[in-house]
Amino acid sequence: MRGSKWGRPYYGGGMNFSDHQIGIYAQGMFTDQRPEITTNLAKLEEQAAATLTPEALGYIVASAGSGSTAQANRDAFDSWRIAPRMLRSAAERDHGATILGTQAPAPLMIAPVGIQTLAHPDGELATVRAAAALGVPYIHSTQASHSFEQVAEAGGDSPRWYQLYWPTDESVLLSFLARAKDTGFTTLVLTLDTTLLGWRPADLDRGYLPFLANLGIENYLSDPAFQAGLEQPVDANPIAAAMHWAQMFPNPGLNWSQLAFLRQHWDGPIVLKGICTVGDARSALEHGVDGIVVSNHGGRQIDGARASLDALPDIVDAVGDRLTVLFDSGVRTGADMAKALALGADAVLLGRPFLYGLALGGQAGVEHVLRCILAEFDLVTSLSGHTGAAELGRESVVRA
Ligand SMILES: Cc1cc2nc3c(=O)[nH]c(=O)nc-3n(C[C@H](O)[C@H](O)[C@H](O)COP(=O)(O)O)c2cc1C
Ligand SMILES: O=C(O)C(=O)c1ccccc1
Repeated sequence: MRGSKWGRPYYGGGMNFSDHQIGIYAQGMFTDQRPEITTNLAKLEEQAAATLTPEALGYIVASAGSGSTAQANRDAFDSWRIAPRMLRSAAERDHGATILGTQAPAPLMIAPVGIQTLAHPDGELATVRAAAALGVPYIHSTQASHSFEQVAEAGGDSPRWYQLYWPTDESVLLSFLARAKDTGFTTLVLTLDTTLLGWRPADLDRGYLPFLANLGIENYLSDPAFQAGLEQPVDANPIAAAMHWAQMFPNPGLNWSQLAFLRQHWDGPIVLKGICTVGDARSALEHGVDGIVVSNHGGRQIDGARASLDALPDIVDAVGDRLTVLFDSGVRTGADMAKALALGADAVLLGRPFLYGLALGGQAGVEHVLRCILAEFDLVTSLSGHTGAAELGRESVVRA
């Protein structure tokens, strides 16, 4: 990737993604200090599990019901194999991507994840700083433990999108949109698949709902429109504040006709997250949105839903030439990222793996995970004969 425009900003001194690998070897050889966090991305969960409380672990790792959809997400990745091509001059590489006007060093973004203080006290602030250090776009969850304003301050002028959970209180909705815009979040991601929380036995068996301890509702608690609906200030009655949130979060009545309202009140790109069928992808197109995220929420919502990766190729065939198609659910490694891109995703959202990095090392831990995945992606794509992410296509993979 000599001369790559993306090389310098991410590692300083002209280092490139795969130089990270050399750096890790050098660390071990010359200082006898091996990385404290594993480079085996598939093993991160195991390592992180040891640092988390049972409640946090249950909330983060566990999925809906029996976990069959989370498992299906992984099985779907294993059902595709990379078909490497040789002798194709891959010395100069550029994985740079522009995703709905947002520039990124590679087609990778940080998925919106709520309550990141469950993983580490610095929560979203550590994550957005890590994302900023590498130029990876960050998506701020409505259910974050830090507010729009705090995340914007920590992230500086780094690329940031906002993920909306549509509250049933319209004044709060409008206030969220205004605050997101004022604090520099450029694209709106509306999540469709979590109008109600899924059936999650790991939390139910513990009677664990973090929001009741006012965790993960900082955007609300800091919101003037939300506060106006409380009889007492948040500090005077935190439980009443949590209950007020619990009344406006569930929104199973949400429907396609409401998207026009969003368009009226948001002037940037709009992306719908949680699309799993060709029919809904076509509806998204008809309703004039700019992009979709093919996702089953990491298997956390409908136990028994199909694997997100299995839904991807048909959706790309149906709308990929007219909509930006993003993907998540089950991505664990740089090779997984390559497979999803080969099957037509324009970019991939990273979910649980960055949270494991956060749990293991705060900002440095998230940076480690991002560097590892980007380095592995660079190695896998170049070793298989590609000079950039944009060259990946259906011919790059075969059914196992
Ligand atoms: C702990 C946790 C919290 C999440 N919170 C949100 C959220 O607030 N908003 C959202 O749209 N998706 C949320 N997600 C889903 C992620 O954005 C993403 O779809 C999912 O993690 C992808 O699956 P993966 O973890 O298997 O990669 C959450 C996921 C996890 C693990
Ligand atoms: O846990 C989740 O997956 C999620 O999306 C969520 C929903 C509501 C509050 C916090 C997180």
